[in-house]
Formats: sequence, structure tokens, C-alpha cells
Amino acid sequence: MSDIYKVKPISYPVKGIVQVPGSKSITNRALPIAALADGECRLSHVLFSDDSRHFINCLKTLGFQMNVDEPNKEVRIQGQNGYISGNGDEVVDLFVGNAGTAARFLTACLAIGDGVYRVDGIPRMRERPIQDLIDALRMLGVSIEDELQTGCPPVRIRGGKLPGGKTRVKGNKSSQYLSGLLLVAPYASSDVTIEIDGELIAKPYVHMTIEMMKAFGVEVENRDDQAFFIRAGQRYQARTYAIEPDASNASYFLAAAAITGGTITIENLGKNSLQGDAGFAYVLERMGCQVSLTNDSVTVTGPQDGKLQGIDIDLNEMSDMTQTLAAIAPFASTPVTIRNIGHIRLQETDRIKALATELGKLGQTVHEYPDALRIEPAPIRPNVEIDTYDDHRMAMSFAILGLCADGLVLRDPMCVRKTFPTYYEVLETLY
Ligand SMILES: O=C(O)C1=C[C@@H](OP(=O)(O)O)[C@@H](O)[C@H](O)C1
Ligand SMILES: C=C(OP(=O)(O)O)C(=O)O
Repeated sequence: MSDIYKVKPISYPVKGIVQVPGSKSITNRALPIAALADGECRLSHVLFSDDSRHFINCLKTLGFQMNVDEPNKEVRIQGQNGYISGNGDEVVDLFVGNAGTAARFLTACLAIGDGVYRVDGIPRMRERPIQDLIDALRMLGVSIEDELQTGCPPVRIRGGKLPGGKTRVKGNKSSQYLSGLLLVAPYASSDVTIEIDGELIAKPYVHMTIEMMKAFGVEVENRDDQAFFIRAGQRYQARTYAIEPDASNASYFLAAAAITGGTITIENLGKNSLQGDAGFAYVLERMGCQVSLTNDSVTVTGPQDGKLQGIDIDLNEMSDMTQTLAAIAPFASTPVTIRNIGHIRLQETDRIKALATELGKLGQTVHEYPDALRIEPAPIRPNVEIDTYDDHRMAMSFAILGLCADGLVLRDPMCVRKTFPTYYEVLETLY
């Protein structure tokens, strides 16, 4: 694909069943859990994208025997029952690209590694905070440092016996620090209590972690999302595990139905999903769409006149949906206000600023706040080139807006490879 992608407008309601790849969040939990388990785990419907490939490559570097079958979307991992190899005092370098889940979950798990490790990524990863995880691991006795004293990667960890005990973690910048601590906690030598220091954002991802730990045999006592207790001695049990389709990446196709008055169904993603972003369908319902969510599928039908109602919503628990919602705001009859999303300034890019800038280029009136956005719909300016900030969700969301605009062009469209390398192929099935 070239360095631009011209979105072809669509003049009719989209209709059909869309297949989206496996969940990035579930894949990047299943991989470390399987590696820590005792015996062979078979993971099916695995996502193959930058974020998961970085994780897979890091596990290979750590010596895990893996059978990676991309054509069949399957990974078999020989778990080492909590053992992670090292290279004596030689630093083992692990590259995670810009995968926040890989950076945070690996950093936590390496606390029990048999060696010294450096976790590093692309320049943007070196701007994404990890200090709160460093502080929490140090309270558990882990030898860990941010090598450039930036509070961000590269992080150097000297693994060993994880003593356990009580630790506190801040959860206002990312929920991933807590998820990482939870994932490794069963392998501490004594019980672990994790207390939350202040607010905890994006809670559905913590619940996903706990549910997946349970699926592999480890119980976490959740004390009202303020403290978490993990009894020592528990171990992940090897098993086969099927990964759900990615609800976050399904949102773009549901949004296409919303703005074209069409009907899109995503199969194997329903009421029992582990993913909080499966709830995005209900956001569309509040904007005037018809939604059907069964045990194993979600269907959205957009209003026939293509006119959506505006919405004022706290999107903290589905913050990855901010760009999807912002991209359909121009098609609403009244303003769209998205609140409690300040932490997304710390992600692949400063997402609030990026959205304000790009929607402004499209003629929208955007009010930017430290932790919120308010978009006043206006006619969409034609022939605009959209910057994507090396952020897959900027590219994927504005591609949907482009279906109902004239001449919208995406720059660096393949930044979608972070979680959805085949995005444009799937998008083009809508025509
Ligand atoms: O735990 C996870 O899988 C994720 C948690 C969220 O990150 P933050 O908690 O840093 O917002 C989300 O944005 C990210 O896409 C995936
Ligand atoms: C924030 C995201 O990813 P991560 O934090 O895992 O890099 C995302 O996928 O939108």
C-alpha cells in the first residue's frame, strides 16, 4: 500500500457480516499466561499484528518453545510453570514496538525471570509512562529502573524470586500496570495484596485480566476494585483457549452501519464478551441506532436518514472508542461530548489533540479540554488529507468518516498494522 489511502465514498447503506481478527487485549494476556502455565497451551483465533507479534517474538527471545501457525491463527506454547530464562548478568533485550500491553505485562512478568532484561520500544513508547508500575514492583522487592530516568521505557529489570506481600499502584494513567501486576502475582512466594492508589481507569480491562486468570485456574479476590488479593501457590493450568474477535476493531464497522443507515453484524462477539468495548453498540443505540446483542453476535442498524442524535458521555471505560465516536460526530444532529478521557493523551499519540486537529481540518467545531472533547457537527470539508500520528485508531476511525465524505485521504494508512493489518481489505468488502 502507498503512503496514502484515498477513501472511496459509499452511496448506499452498508450491509453484511464482518469478520474481525482476534482481540489484541485478549491475545496479549493469553500469551504471557500460557508462557507461565505448566504444560502446553493451544491458543486459537490469535491476532497477528504488530502488537501481538512483538509479544510472540519477546517470548521466543526468552526461550519459550512455540509453534506459531499464522495461516490457522493458532499458537501453541510450552509453558514453563513460572520459569523465565535469562542469560546470567547479560542483559536480554526485548523490543515491544509501541505495544503498551506487551511493555507493561512483560515488565511485570520479568520480575520472576532468571536474568536481567531490558524492555524497550519505538520512540513513542519511550514517551509512554511506566513509572507507576516500576514503583509498585519495587514495593514487592523487584530490582527495576527506568534507564533514562524518564519514568518511561527503556526499563531494566533484574528478575528473581518475587517475595510478594502488599503493594500499591496508581491507576489513573493506565489500567495496564494493575493488569501486569495481577498476571504475575500468583508466582510470588507469598500472598500478594495490590491496593489502588487513587482512581482506577478503564476498569473493564482489569476485569478482563481477572476473568482470563480464572479461565486458566487462578482466583483473584477483587475488593470493590480498590484492592486485589492473590493467594500464593496458585498456578495457571495449561489448556486450549479461543480468543474472541476484537470488539474495539469491530466498532469501526458498526459505526459504518450507523452513518450509512445500513446493518452490520459481528459474529462471535456478544453479551458474554470479556471486552468492555463490546458495549459500544449501546452508545450507538443512544444515538438512534437499532442494536441487537445476543449471546454470540452483535448487530447494529443505522437510522434510515443517516442522522444520528448527539450524545454527552463519560467514555472512560471504553476510551479506545473515543476516535470511533468522534469520527461519527459530524453525522449527528446535535453536539457530541466525550468526557473523562484525559489518559488517552498518553497513548499512541495525544489522542484528544489529534482528534481536535483532524476534525478541525474537516470543518468541525471542536472544543478541546484536558480530559474531554466537544464536537459541534458541521458540513464536512472535501478533499482533506488526514494525519494519522502513527495511531491505528486515527486511521481506522477516519476511514469510516471518509465513507460519507468527499475525497478524504489518510496519510500513513498502514499504521493500522498495530492491531489490524488487513483493515482496508475488510473495509473494502463493504462496497
Ligand atoms: O489492558 C489492555 O488490554 C488495554 C488497556 C487500555 O489501556 P489503558 O488502560 O492504558 O488505557 C486500552 O487503551 C488498551 O488498548 C488495551
Ligand atoms: C491504547 C492502545 O493500545 P496499547 O496501550 O496496548 O498500546 C490501543 O490499542 O488503543
